Amino acid sequence: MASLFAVQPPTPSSILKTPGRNDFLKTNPTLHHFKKRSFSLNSVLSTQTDPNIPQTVQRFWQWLKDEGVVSSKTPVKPGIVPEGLGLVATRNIGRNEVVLEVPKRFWINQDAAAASEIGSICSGLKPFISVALFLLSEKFKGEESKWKYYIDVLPESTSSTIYCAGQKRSFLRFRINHSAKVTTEDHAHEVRGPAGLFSWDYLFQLRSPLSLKAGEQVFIQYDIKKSNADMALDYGFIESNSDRDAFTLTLEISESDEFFADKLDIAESNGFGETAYFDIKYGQPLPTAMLPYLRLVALGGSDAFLLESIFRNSIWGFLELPISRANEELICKVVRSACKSALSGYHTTIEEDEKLKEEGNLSPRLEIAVGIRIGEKKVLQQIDDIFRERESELDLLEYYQERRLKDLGLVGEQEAINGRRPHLTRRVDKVDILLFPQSLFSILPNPSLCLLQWRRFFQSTTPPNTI
Ligand SMILES: C[S@@+](CC[C@H](N)C(=O)[O-])C[C@H]1O[C@@H](n2cnc3c(N)ncnc32)[C@H](O)[C@@H]1O
Repeated sequence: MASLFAVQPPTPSSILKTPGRNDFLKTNPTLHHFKKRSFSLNSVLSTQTDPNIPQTVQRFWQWLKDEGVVSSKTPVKPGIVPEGLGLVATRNIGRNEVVLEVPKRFWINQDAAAASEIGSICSGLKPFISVALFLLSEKFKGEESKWKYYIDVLPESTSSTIYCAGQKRSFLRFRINHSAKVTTEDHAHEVRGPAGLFSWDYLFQLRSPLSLKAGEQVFIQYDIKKSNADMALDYGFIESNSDRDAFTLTLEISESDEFFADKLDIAESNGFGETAYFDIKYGQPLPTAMLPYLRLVALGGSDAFLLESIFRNSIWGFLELPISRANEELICKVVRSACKSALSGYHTTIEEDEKLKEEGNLSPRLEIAVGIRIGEKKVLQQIDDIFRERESELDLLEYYQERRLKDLGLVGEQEAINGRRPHLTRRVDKVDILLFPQSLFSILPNPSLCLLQWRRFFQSTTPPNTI
């Protein structure tokens, strides 16, 4: 029997790990699979089902009528559209107007799978896997299945991972397509309402996000945040919109890092882990936490004193700004070399891909693959540009020690205003040290030594703030 879904894991087109101490960065693009069917637009205004649509779909719609899910009042019907099959308005529909209501007994979700014969093997599985297994088992039942008419309209195979993958709740799959014109995701609502002649139930309510004229297709927004790579993976198509071009950088605190435990503790206290993923989108600034995380991972040498537990509550704030020239230079070098390495892993350049697209003749899958890889390469170049620019500004940046000196009033006003490198303008005597114990760590040349001295001092004398 042909399988209902072809489930494939994402295939990384390249995974990069730079060797040695810089092994904290992996570039991790995903190459995906897709499906595209093309039909000619044929909007039908009558409430009769379009005779061009497949028999299986007509039977399915009739079944929904028989079950009372749709009726002559339903303002939509199946139609053939450029995206394949879709729902077409049979009359003008207002924005946010209800177009369909599906009673709970027609939802296929984790609960439905759990309540079925295969329920015992579904416990602990991801919702979409339970749903996929449920559909396979119903398909296997053939004519005996309560879901027969629905199963019949599902594609025999698809290159996409699984329809609606990742959703906690799935429902009877209606044919509504995605459009970038829809910028909200609030088309689906769960309400209580009449679900038969004498019964009330939960209803899955679908509202049209756009106002439509009779004959126009109902569109929804599948997921405003997904990258094109994820769209291809989850739905089998991409948008031409470059806002969806993205690249995921995977950063990692190496277990071989001598400060692994401290770094992990700091990362965890700030909502991250040993590995962190940063989705970088074309034309958008780097994710806010990426630079602090990068600086943390690269922290070492004479900056390592910041990993001491006394700084634990303030370290993340420090990491939001450059720590030292050496640290900033390291992150620039590592990121840039990772970008170059990832870019060299593609067999084609952006220009060659653009040419391929222009020439046409690409199979639908190749067209999507080319679209995604152009986007990934553009984002990689963008990241490289950002860090190249940063590298050229290393001498102009203000680092942790200078900030501390300024905070403590130890930098001349004029130098601060001119943005020149600061130097001590006040004598650092015992009183300064006593009043500003943390200044010890930032202004003395050997922080670990100074930490030791401070500890000894602290243990042997009266605490400074009581003087
Ligand atoms: C829930 S189904 C919708 C029905 C589908 N059009 C069909 O013919 O079976 C979702 C699938 O429709 C197709 N689709 C939806 N929106 C699309 C779009 N904007 N561009 C290309 N394909 C789209 C994709 O194949 C997607 O996986």
